[in-house]
Amino acid sequence: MAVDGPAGSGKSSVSKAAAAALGYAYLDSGACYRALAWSLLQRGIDLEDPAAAIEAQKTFRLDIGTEPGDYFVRVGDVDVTDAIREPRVTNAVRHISKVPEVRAGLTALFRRIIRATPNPGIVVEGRDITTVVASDAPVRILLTASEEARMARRSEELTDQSAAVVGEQLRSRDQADSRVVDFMNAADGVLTLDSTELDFGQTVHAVVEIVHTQTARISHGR
Ligand SMILES: Nc1ncnc2c1ncn2[C@@H]1O[C@H](COP(=O)(O)OP(=O)(O)O)[C@@H](O)[C@H]1O
Ligand SMILES: Nc1ccn([C@@H]2O[C@H](COP(=O)(O)OP(=O)(O)O)[C@@H](O)[C@H]2O)c(=O)n1
Repeated sequence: MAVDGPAGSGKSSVSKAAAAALGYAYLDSGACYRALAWSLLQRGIDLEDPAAAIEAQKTFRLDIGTEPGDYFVRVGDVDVTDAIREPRVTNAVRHISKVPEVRAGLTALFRRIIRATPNPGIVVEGRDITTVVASDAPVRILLTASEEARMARRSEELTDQSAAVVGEQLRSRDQADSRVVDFMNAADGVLTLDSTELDFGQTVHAVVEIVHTQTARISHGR
């Protein structure tokens, strides 16, 4: 199943918990974009040079855990699970995620991972999963929450940064990202789940219920 949404809507945490509840695998596509940005920063490559990013992507070796209980991100032999969450990486990703060739390369990688998954299903989350990467997924959800709720959730996580700074960074990143793909409006056939008034457990429950309802409908041919 495919889940998209803006930063702080709960995509990663909710998708991982829903995958665990369903016995599905879980793919954090944003972590792959982050890992590529980390790798370019590490190699001293100018992220604002698309040709350099495309060239460097050819030798980018990524390993990502798709079991909800065993999540990790590695680039070559280096574990970057925590490093890719650092603000310097978060702020750098937008330069590469707007490059169509980079997106095509990562989309191909996501599709290989989806095909190779041994679980009965996989929850894939990001910005363009419902529309591009897995537009044929049996269940597609746009997870939203008010800007206020999303900022409050993020600043609770990033306790070393002020709420104002977190809020401004989140807003500017969403703006940059939404110029590349539209994840603010649900495409045809995509269900919108607004988590503003739901707590974490209620949101996970709602996602699991949607999967049960949609898959029952499909197996009954409706
Ligand atoms: N419905 C919810 N209610 C309250 N907190 C939530 C909810 N959904 C997610 N969170 C919390 O908000 C934070 C950000 O969620 P995250 O999954 O990182 O969002 P995203 O991947 O969309 O950026 C996490 O700490 C998560 O536990
Ligand atoms: N499918 C995706 C996923 C992420 N991204 C990019 O990767 C960045 C990080 O994604 P993320 O999902 O880890 O970000 P959060 O919403 O969790 O903060 C986004 O800001 C986008 O620029 C993308 O372009 N397409």
